[in-house]
Amino acid sequence: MREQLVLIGNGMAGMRCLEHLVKLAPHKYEITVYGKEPHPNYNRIMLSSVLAGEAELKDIVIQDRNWYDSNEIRLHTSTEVVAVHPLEKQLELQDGSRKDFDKLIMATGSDPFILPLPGVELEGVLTFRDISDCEAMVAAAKQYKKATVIGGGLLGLEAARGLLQLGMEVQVVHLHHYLMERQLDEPAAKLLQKELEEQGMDFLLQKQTKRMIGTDRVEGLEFVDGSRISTDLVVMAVGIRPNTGLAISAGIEVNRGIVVNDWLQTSQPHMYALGECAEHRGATYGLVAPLYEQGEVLAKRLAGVDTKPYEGSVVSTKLKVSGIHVFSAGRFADQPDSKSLRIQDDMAGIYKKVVFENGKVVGAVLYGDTSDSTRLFSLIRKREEVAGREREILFGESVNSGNAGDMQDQVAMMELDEIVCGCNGVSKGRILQAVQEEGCKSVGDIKSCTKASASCGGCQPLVEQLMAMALGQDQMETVPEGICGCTVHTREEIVDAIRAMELMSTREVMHVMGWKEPEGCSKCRPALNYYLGMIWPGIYQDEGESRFVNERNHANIQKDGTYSVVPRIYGGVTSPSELKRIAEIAEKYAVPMVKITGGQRIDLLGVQKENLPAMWSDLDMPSGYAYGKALRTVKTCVGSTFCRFGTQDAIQMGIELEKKYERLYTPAKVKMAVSGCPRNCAEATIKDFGIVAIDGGWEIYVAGNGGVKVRVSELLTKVKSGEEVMEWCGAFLQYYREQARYGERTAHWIERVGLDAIREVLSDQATRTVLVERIEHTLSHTVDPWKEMIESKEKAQTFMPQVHSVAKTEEGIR
Ligand SMILES: Cc1cc2nc3c(=O)[nH]c(=O)nc-3n(C[C@H](O)[C@H](O)[C@H](O)COP(=O)(O)OP(=O)(O)OC[C@H]3O[C@@H](n4cnc5c(N)ncnc54)[C@H](O)[C@@H]3O)c2cc1C
Ligand SMILES: NC(=O)c1ccc[n+]([C@@H]2O[C@H](COP(=O)([O-])OP(=O)(O)OC[C@H]3O[C@@H](n4cnc5c(N)ncnc54)[C@H](O)[C@@H]3O)[C@@H](O)[C@H]2O)c1
Ligand code: SF4
Ligand code: FES
Repeated sequence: MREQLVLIGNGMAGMRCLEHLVKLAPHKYEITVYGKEPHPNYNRIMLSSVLAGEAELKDIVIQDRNWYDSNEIRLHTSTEVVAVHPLEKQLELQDGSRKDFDKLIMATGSDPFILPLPGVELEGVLTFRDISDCEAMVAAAKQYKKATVIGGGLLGLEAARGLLQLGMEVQVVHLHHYLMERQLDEPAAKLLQKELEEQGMDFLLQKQTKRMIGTDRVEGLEFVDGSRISTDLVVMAVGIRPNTGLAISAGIEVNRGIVVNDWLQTSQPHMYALGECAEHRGATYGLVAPLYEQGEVLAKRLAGVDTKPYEGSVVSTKLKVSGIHVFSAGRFADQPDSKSLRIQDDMAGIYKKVVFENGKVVGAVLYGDTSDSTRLFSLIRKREEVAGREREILFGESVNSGNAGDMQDQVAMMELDEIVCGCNGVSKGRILQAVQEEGCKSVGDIKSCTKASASCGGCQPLVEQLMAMALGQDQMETVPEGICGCTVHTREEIVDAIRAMELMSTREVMHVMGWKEPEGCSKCRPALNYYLGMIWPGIYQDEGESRFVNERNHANIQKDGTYSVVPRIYGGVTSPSELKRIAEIAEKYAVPMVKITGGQRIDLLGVQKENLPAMWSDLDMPSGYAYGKALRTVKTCVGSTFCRFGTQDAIQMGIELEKKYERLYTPAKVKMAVSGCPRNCAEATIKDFGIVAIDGGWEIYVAGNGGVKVRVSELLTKVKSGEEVMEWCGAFLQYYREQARYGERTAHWIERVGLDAIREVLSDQATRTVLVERIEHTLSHTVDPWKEMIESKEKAQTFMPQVHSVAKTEEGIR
C-alpha cells in the first residue's frame, strides 16, 4: 500500500513540488490535492496580464486537469480544508468529512491584507489575488470610470496599470512619500512615478485612508488629513498575510508564517509547509523564486533523493508594467557598514545603484536600463569578492561596447542550476536541455517547451543569448515579435500595411490589423502616431492624445509638476536683446531657476502649466523641442569665426542645420553638433549627427550618444562642401525616420542594421536625392507648436487648471 500524501493548496508552491516529485518518484505516493479555487493550478503572476487583457485563464494554466489525471493525482477543486488533526493524521473538509494522510504539505499561500476601515465591506472594494478578482475588476471597468488603488507597491502598480488599460481613470493612494519603498530607493521611485504619470496614472502620496464613503457601493475615500476623493472602485493592495489559520488551530508552531526547518518540516515532522504560508529562518517570501527553490528541496526529500537543505533565498523583483524597466535585489538601502555607488541620468531616465559591504555586492537598484540585472543578481547570490572592482561593477564591462558580447560572457559563466527565468523558475540547464535534446530553435519554441520568457518577458535577452551559445547565432530562428502586447504585428508589417491599405488613423490601424486591445496602449499608440505622420506628411492629422504628456504640452514636466521652457537658440548663438527679453520674462513669471543647458541654450525651469502659453507669446521665440522625439540641439564651437585653429565656419553650419531641421519629428530624439576643426570642442562624435571640419571639407559622423552608455559615433563619410553636408544630413535623417523603430535612437538603429548597410544605401546619389525630396516635403508641412498653441484660443485653453479633468478624459497618454 502506497503512502498517502496530501497537499492543501493547489497553488504555485505546492504544485511545483508535486511536479518534481512525480518525476523523481512517480509511484511512491498516492497523492490528493485540495484547492479552494475552482481551477487547476495557474500562474498567479500572470494575473497582471489577464487584467491587462493580454491573456486569459487558459493561457496561464500551468497544469491542466489531464496532467493531474495522467500523474494519478486526485484533484479536488472548490474544496476548502477547514481543519487539520495532526495526531489522528486526518484533515477535515467543509462538509465535515475527514480524510486520512500519512504526510501532509501545507501550501496555503497568503491572503491580501484588508485595512480594517469603516466601509471596506461596501460593494466595489476589491483585492487582487486570484482570477475572480480579475473578473470583478474587468466587469467594474465596463460600468464605471474611476478607480482607486490603495498601495503603491508591486501589486498596486500592476493593478493600476491593468485598470488603465481597461479604460479607467486611475489614482494610486500610497502611504509612503515614494512608491515601492520596499523595493526601491527614492531616486529610482521618483523616475518610476514620472514614467507612470506619463502612462496616465495619478498619485496621492503620503495619504492614509480613514474610511470608505458610500451606502451600498463605494463612492469615495476619506483620508486622515480630512481630504476626500470620489471613486467608483477601490482595489486594496497593501501587502499580504501568510495563510496560517489551519496550522494555528492544529497547534503547529507559527510566527508570522508556519515555522519550517531547512527540510521544510513543521513542528510536526510528518507535516510540511512551503510557499508564502511558510516561515524559514525568520523569513517569509512573497515571490515565486524562493518557493520554486523550496519546492525542489521538498520534492527531493519526499522522493528520498539526496539534496542540499534549503538555506533561504536572495530575492529580486521586476515590475511587470510595459515600458518600465525596474529591478531591485538584495539589501539596497544604505547601512552604516555599507557603501554604495550610483549613476543617475535624468535625461535618459536611468538610475543605477549598487551597494557593497565587506568587498561584496549585497544589493542593487536599476531603473531605466536593467540589462545588468542578471550579472548583479548573480554577484549578490554568489557573494563573490569584488573589492577594488566596484566601479567596473557599476558601469558594467559593456560600457562603450554594445552589450551582446558582455551578455554572452554572462551566460557562459552562469551555473547550470542558476535560474534564468525567475517568473517560471527555469534554469540555464533546463534551457540548454530544451535546445540540445528537444530541438528548440527559437524563443517561441523555448516558451512553449519550458515556459521561460512566457510571463514578464524580462529574461528574453538572456534566453536568446543562451540559445545563440548552444546553437550558434546562424542556427537560431528569429521569430519577429509584435511591437507591444496589443498586437502580434511587427513594426515592418504595420508600416507596410499603413502604406498598402492607406490607413489614416491609429484607430484604423488597430481595427484593420486586429489589435487585441481596441484602445491600444502607451507603447503602441505613440508609435502608430509617429508612423502615420512619417508616411502621410501634410495629410495625417496628428493625434495629440496619442502623444506623451511632454509632447502634448510642448514642455517638459518636472518632478514637482511644473514645466520647463527651452526656446530655440540656433547654434547656441544669442544676442543681448534676446537675453534681456528672456531675463525680463523670467522675472515676470517668477521663474525659480534659469539654467544654461548642455546643448547651449537656456532652460527656464519651474513654470506653472497655465503660464506656458503666455510665456511663449512673450518670448516670441520658436520651441526648442527639448521635450520631444525630434531634433533637439545643434551644438557648435566658435569655429573659424573666432578660433585660431578653426578651418570652417562651424557656427554658420550649425545654424543652417538647426534652421532646416527644427520641428522635424524623428523616431527618438536627435542631437547634432558641429566642430570647426578636429580638436572637436563641440563633442560632435557623441551626437546622432556630428560634423567635424577638416582641411578642405567635413567629416560626417553618425549614431553617437552620451548618457549612461556613451557611444562614440562612427564615420559615415567625408565631404567637401557645406551643400553636401546638408544633403547627407537630410538623406540620413529621412532614412532613419523611415527605417528605425519608434523610440530607437540612431545608435541602437545602427547597431541593429549595421553602418555598412546604411552607408551603402546613402552612397547612391539618386537615393539621396529622393530621400531629400521626401524630407523637404515633410518639412514644408511643419509649424511651430508654440505659435500654434498661442494662436488657437481653444488649444491655449487646455493649459488652464479648470479643464484639467477634461484633458484627462481624452484618455491621452501621460
Ligand atoms: C497579481 C499578482 C502578480 C504577481 N506577480 C509576481 C511576479 O511578477 N513575480 C513574483 O515572483 N511573484 C509574483 N506574485 C506573487 C506570487 O504569485 C506568489 O508568491 C505565489 O503565487 C505564491 O504561491 P503559493 O503557492 O505560496 O500561494 P498561492 O499561489 O496563493 O496558492 C495557495 C492556494 O491555496 C489555496 N488555499 C488556501 N487555503 C486553503 C484551504 N484551507 N483549503 C484549500 N485550499 C486553500 C488558495 O486558494 C490558493 O489557490 C504575484 C502575485 C499576484 C497576486
Ligand atoms: N512583479 C512582482 O514581482 C509582483 C507583482 C505583484 C505582486 N507581487 C507580490 O505580491 C505580494 C503583494 O504585493 P503588495 O504590493 O500588496 O505588497 P507590498 O507589501 O510589497 O506593498 C504594499 C504597499 O502598500 C503600501 N501601504 C501599506 N498600507 C497602506 C495604506 N494604508 N495606504 C496606502 N498604502 C499602503 C506600503 O507602503 C507598501 O508599499 C508581495 O509579496 C509582492 O512581492 C509581486
Ligand atoms: S573645435 Fe577647433 S575650431 Fe572649434 S573651438 Fe575647438 S579648436 Fe576651435
Ligand atoms: S523572468 Fe519573467 S518571463 Fe522570465
